[in-house]
Amino acid sequence: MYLDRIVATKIREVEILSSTFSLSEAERKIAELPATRGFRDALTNRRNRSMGLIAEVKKASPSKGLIRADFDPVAIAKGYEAGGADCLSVLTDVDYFQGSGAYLQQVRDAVKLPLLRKDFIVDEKQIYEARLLGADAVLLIAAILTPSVLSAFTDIAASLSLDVLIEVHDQRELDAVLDTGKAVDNHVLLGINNRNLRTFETSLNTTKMLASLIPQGVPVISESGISGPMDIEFLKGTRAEGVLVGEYLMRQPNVEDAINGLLGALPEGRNRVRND
Ligand SMILES: O=C(O)c1ccccc1NCC(=O)[C@H](O)[C@H](O)COP(=O)(O)O
Repeated sequence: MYLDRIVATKIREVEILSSTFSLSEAERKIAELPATRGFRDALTNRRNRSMGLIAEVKKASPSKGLIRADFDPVAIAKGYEAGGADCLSVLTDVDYFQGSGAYLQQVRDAVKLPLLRKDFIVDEKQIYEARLLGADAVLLIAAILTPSVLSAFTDIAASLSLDVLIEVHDQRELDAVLDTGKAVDNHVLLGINNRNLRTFETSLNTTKMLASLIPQGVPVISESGISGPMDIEFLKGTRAEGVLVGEYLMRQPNVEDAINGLLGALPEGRNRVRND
């Protein structure tokens, strides 16, 4: 199973990280960093649009292989920002997504938008590392963490001023997350992954079904498999208040125009706002 392979890789990466990682050193460096930019706030307090947009910097994926050969993470991030994305997601996994922690650092230096470190977090050291790389938020995947570990990681992220996107794919995972009580924390968003991480199949009906089970007040983000304005129209009929889009945007020659096209499908889109 692919997800198990990815987790095994992450455990090896953490072993390597552990050989040089010092918690006190990390805390000392983090204390000197500028404050984080509110990832959750940017998505929930956006003006003029009823849906927020997280645009993903993603060179390749296990399901699709190489997505964008002429990959320049900084140029893409600047295009996303100019197009009006609310937040960015940057893949830092090397082996499966051809991402890099260095890309996150480069993007941090180039744009003002809040950034999500998109990786497979299995150890608290990766959360400290995310903050040091310049992230404002981390992804926690319910499919690979026990509820107690997920709770503990959510609290560690809060202690580092990081927001958390907790990702679920089915009702069992959603129930487990809701039982932890962490979904209602004010630094948490709930992501519904439309992609089954074991089969790679995507269905937006996953969002339609699960979003209705999430308590009001918890921001819901629909992730994966969103392949154009028609899909946004569909998601407008669910409780999702934001979307995370990777491959669709990465396949467009001009990502700024692509964001504008996508935002045009969002209600009260910024390119529909009149100044009169
Ligand atoms: O994208 C994959 O193939 C994938 C495979 C296995 C685990 C995770 C995977 N993707 C991670 C993501 O969460 C997506 O990059 C993100 O939701 C954007 O999806 P998309 O818009 O479909 O590129």
